[in-house]
Amino acid sequence: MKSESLHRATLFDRRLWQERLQQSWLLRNVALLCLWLLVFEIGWLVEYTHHASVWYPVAGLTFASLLLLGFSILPALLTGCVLVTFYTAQHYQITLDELQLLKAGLLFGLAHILPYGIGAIVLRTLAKQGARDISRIIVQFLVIAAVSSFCATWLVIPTLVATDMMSQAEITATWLPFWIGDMAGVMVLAPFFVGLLSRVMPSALFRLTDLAGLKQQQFSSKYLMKLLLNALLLTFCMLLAKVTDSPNSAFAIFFLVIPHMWIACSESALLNVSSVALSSFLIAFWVHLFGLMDYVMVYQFAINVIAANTLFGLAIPTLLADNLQLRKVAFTDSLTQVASRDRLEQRAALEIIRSQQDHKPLSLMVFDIDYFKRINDEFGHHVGDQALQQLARLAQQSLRPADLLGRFGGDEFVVLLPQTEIAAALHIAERIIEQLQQVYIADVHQLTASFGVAELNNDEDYEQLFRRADRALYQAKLAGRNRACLAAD
Ligand SMILES: Nc1nc2c(ncn2[C@@H]2O[C@H](COP(=O)(O)OP(=O)(O)OP(=O)(O)O)[C@@H](O)[C@H]2O)c(=O)[nH]1
Repeated sequence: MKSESLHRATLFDRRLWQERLQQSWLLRNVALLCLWLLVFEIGWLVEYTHHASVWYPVAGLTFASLLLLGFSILPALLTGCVLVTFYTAQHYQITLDELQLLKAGLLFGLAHILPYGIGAIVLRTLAKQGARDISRIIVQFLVIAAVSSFCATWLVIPTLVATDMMSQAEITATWLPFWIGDMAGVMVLAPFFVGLLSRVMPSALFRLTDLAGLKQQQFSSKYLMKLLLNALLLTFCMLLAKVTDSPNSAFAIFFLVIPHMWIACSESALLNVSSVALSSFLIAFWVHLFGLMDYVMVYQFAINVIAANTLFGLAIPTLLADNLQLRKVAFTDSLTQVASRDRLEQRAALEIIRSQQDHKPLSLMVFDIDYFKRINDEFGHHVGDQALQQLARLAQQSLRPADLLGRFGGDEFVVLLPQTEIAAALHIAERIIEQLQQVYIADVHQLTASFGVAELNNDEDYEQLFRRADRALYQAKLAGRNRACLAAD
């Protein structure tokens, strides 16, 4: 029993596999070859004209693996190309001897790999220069996907003709669907394969984690629900095309942009590109099953448009996260973690309007540490900072969630107390003063603070209210400190 669970742990231990794949060049090539052949097989599902498929998924895998692993993966890719050449010859009943097929396979392999290899190097270089600007990398990727698939098309087709795998007459009808199919393979699936391969080979040449904001996110039931809705909409649109048998209804597939943008706005990068990969697979599967070959061009363009849209959508969570971070920085005092002066003023303006509209009291408390300069001078700024943090923490504990504690500047703090009369505000100030009696700086100096408390008068603004509370604080200082004074009306 014990050895069985040990065995299982070894078999599914991702870190162990990561190490093995990283250390063994052979294992890496064999694993990639198996995946490449499996993905190629899926592409056959949607072949609709000789040598052209709705989408050519291996192009995406070729690009992704060259991006992550460089030309060290060449043996796997070349072997894959040779094997599929043998397979294709059988499929199209091309009668070439084995040596001719081997030559055709190798030439096809080089023509297929070279443009994607160069595209991958260019993208890697550009990404290193501008890793903080994800939308720029996405544009660069889309352009590289279009150009490298175009070059691959115009290298592979003449190679197929030269090696008697394809007739000259087929070129005109084949090159466009060939190109769009390859481009769909790269645009739609390369991002997914990059995410997938990065999980098993994290220290590859191109790291997703180097790109700003592309954090991994856990798979959740919410994501699953979105995927399911997306799959249902996709199936409905394709069923519509089948039932009505009209090219117009095939265009309904563009509705998929909606759920994909929803996923793009709310989920992480990897979950996003996985959803596009899944949609493209489902489209290919239903095209095959429902016999929708007449509309494949519509589906081919739709897959590309949806993938490009979703990739741009990847920048949205990054922007939202940056925005949240900036708000946090702008609205929080970095030393004490209480509200910043800006946030305090914004909220005060709002609370004053509320208080005047609802005829509810609003009080303001201003307080500052006594002889803080001495603490700094005697114990150093670091201890002074700790005193500020301690006071902020202690004051926060005495307040309700609706109250807002903020740092006005230096050692001066402000508390906004909605729906609070001056007597209650004074009581809170006295409670804080009492609790401060237990706080000693460097175990010797007792921390004290003085408070000024004011209640909002009719037609008063924040400036006036603050000035009255600040004057009361000054009175508390004059009266001997370590106390609270009420503001005059
Ligand atoms: N450690 C630390 N000191 C600060 C910070 N901001 C301002 N100060 C210092 O806080 C002191 C403020 O002193 P004052 O409020 O003028 O006077 P005080 O010594 O507190 O005297 P009273 O307020 O009259 O009791 C100055 O010495 C500032 O340099 C800060 O973020 N950290």
